[in-house]
Amino acid sequence: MSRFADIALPVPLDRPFTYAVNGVVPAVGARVLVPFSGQKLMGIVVKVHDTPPPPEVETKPIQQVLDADAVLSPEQMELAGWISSYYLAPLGEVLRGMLPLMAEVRRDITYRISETGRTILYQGAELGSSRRSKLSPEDQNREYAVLNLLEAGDALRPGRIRSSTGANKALLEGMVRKKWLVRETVAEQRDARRMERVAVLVPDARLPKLNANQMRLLSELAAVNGRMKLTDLRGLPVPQTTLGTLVRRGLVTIEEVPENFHLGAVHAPGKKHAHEHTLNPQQQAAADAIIAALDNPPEQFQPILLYGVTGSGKTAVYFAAMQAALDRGKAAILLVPEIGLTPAMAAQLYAAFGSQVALLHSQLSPDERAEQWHRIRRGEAPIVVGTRSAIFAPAPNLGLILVDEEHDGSYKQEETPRYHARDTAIIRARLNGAAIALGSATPSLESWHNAQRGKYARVEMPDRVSNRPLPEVELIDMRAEFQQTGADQIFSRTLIEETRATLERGEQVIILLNRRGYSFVVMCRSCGEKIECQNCAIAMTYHKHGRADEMDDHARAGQRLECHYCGFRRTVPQVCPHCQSEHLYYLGAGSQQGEERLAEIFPNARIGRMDRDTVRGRADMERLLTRLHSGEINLLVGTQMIAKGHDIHGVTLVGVVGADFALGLPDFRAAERVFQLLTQVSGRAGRGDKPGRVVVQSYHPEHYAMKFAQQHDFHAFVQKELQYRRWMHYPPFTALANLVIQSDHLEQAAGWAATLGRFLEKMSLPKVRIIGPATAPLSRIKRIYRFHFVLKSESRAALSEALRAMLAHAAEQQIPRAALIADVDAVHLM
Ligand SMILES: Nc1ncnc2c1ncn2[C@@H]1O[C@H](COP(=O)(O)OP(=O)(O)OP(=O)(O)O)[C@@H](O)[C@H]1O
Ligand SMILES: [Zn+2]
Repeated sequence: MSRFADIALPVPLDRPFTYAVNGVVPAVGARVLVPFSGQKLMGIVVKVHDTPPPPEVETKPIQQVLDADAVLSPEQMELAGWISSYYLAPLGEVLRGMLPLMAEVRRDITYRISETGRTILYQGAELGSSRRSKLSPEDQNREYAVLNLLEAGDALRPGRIRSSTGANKALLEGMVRKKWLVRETVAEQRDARRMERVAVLVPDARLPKLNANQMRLLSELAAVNGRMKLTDLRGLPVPQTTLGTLVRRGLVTIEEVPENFHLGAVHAPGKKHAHEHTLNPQQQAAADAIIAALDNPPEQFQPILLYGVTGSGKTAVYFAAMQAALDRGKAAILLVPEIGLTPAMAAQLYAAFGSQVALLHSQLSPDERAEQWHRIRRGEAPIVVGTRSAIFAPAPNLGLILVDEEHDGSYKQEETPRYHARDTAIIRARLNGAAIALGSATPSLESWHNAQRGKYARVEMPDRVSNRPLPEVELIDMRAEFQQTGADQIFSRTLIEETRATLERGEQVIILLNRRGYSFVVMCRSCGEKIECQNCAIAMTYHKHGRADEMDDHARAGQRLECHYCGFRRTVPQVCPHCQSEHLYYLGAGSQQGEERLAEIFPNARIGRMDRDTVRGRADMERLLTRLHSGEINLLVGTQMIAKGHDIHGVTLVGVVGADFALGLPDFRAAERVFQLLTQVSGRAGRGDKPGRVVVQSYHPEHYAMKFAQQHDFHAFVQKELQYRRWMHYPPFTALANLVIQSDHLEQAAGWAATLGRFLEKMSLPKVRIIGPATAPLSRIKRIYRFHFVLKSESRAALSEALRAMLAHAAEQQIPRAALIADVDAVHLM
């Protein structure tokens, strides 16, 4: 019998810890509770063995084994090991991110009133005037309020008590010491399933003779795309029994879906769902390629890159592939960048696969996440759809992984473990012997390069569905526009005229202004200083009074300056904080100003705005999309959110304002990002029966990213950009890592950066290029000063070794681990 177990713990230390087995030998991949520096931590067993640790080390026993069997499969453990070593992240932290089951063992603390507490409460008045109390009068009042709140006898959590009375934990603990309160710990067993039932119209059912109520119900259902929540259905003036009759006669089915998923709303009436299309030859060929990979033996593993232009119908291809996986008794995972931004995708998935779908998105509570996790693990939901971390879904018999919009930056996690979900997906597919396809209209250079050198297979869908043309793109040189008009206007004459004509034809317009707020720079004309955030080296953005349809706290916040990095807000100064001059100047138009200006130019337009001030979550997004689909909004202005996969058939004109601003950023991916954004936003035009047009305003119209986006020439763009990357030794030709050194003291951060710089110089690694130390482009964020190194190498092993050596040296030099961020394959170098 093994006497020891190595446990990975969620602490920032790069090694497992050995504990003594206590009774049952836990399985590798099971959860255990162990003591760790005075706390009880949940960890995962990575190894059981008989090798005693050195005698001077005190080995504590495992406190509790939580799972009889492994909750993580050997493949998942292997995947975690890969992430840990590739991204230099502690295994325990990787595993914590993989396993959303913390909620299940969360021990909740609650407080309950004691008999003494009641006595005190009933003596009431005396408490407040107690001379002997060391507490301030406010805290004495809070204590009284707490007793009052708990008087009914319920045990409440500290958060709840605090929100009603303002009492913090210290105060509550003081009351426990005085024996006025009793503290209790409860390990709650949670049942987190929150599903709701939906009535679904059976398509193409032969209609028998129906009575008036049955007709009524069916037509109500048909009017909302054939899906309605049972709770809404009950509101209709038909008897409760009608639905049951329709179900028995096979005209309606009942499905269970996660609660609050508004279905149909985001889909235009009459528009077909993805699975209802007959694939055209181009789509069929793509689907066949993926389906063939499903049946490939593991030795022939090869990821597929699906390059399909905007509107080529990639969604329908994914659906066909997922259906093929199901037909083979296998599960599929579809990764999407942000479900909240593309609710139509989720709605179509439910339409196609019903209750077989598990949805993992950022707005789930920990309990809901855990419940979805169990459903998937039990095999009840073989279609898993989700954002980044859904790549860890415990789908048994995984046969297929699809990564939609594979170029999207949100697949990179910007905190430890800093994994890239697309690259992790490739590794997982290989470990599981699953097929994998990456889809995009603008593939990343990394993936394109992998396809070029034969590591991936490439499938192209160069045409839009139904012979629809790609939109014609016109580039407007804003320098010439300024010379001709002598005025600094947000919108060019061409864009205004095209917008007018489009609205007059009864069609819809989308305009991208990729900054939120009103003005993104406030500058003093007298001293030239910009107003910066007090916490960050970032210009603050001016926001005007919010409108009624903006999110509540924004509307309440009124006009203000806001930092878009840390959220810090301040009132709008009347004079320059540096020189007291009154000549403050507001530069750079954000989406809020764009909307205001458009309302002046087009007083009759029905304008909507889509940015993080008007869209906070899925529900806001759905509301806005519904108004777009119905035509209630005919002019939409917004940030890059508007470029994300939306399929609104009435949009025939797209305007782009200030997207080339990003070309000036100190980041080697700037051109790639601008090309992607232009292509994606242009792709929103002309997706219906009428062809689309795009007007792009630019101060760099000669830049190749602009030119090739105008010509829809992805191949030419990648060729040129790859050349540049090769010359400059950037990815995909080198492996790259960004090492950030941070501290809340400037001298300390600078000193540590210098220490590491000297170390690297001394090491003189022949295979690794090192740029730095330098101040990071964002030199201060949230009061933390930042320096960085960029490390590049043609050899990934050499890069990894250099990083490890650096981390080891930092540890020797007493530089805390938390002061260092090693970002392997960094997406941003800021
Ligand atoms: N075979 C088909 N025939 C006709 N229409 C189709 C077909 N397949 C898909 N469509 C429709 O084409 C439109 C575009 O499809 P989809 O949204 O999947 O495009 P996409 O390739 O994902 O584009 P993007 O990259 O811009 O998001 C949708 O309205 C979809 O319903
Ligand atoms: Zn800030």
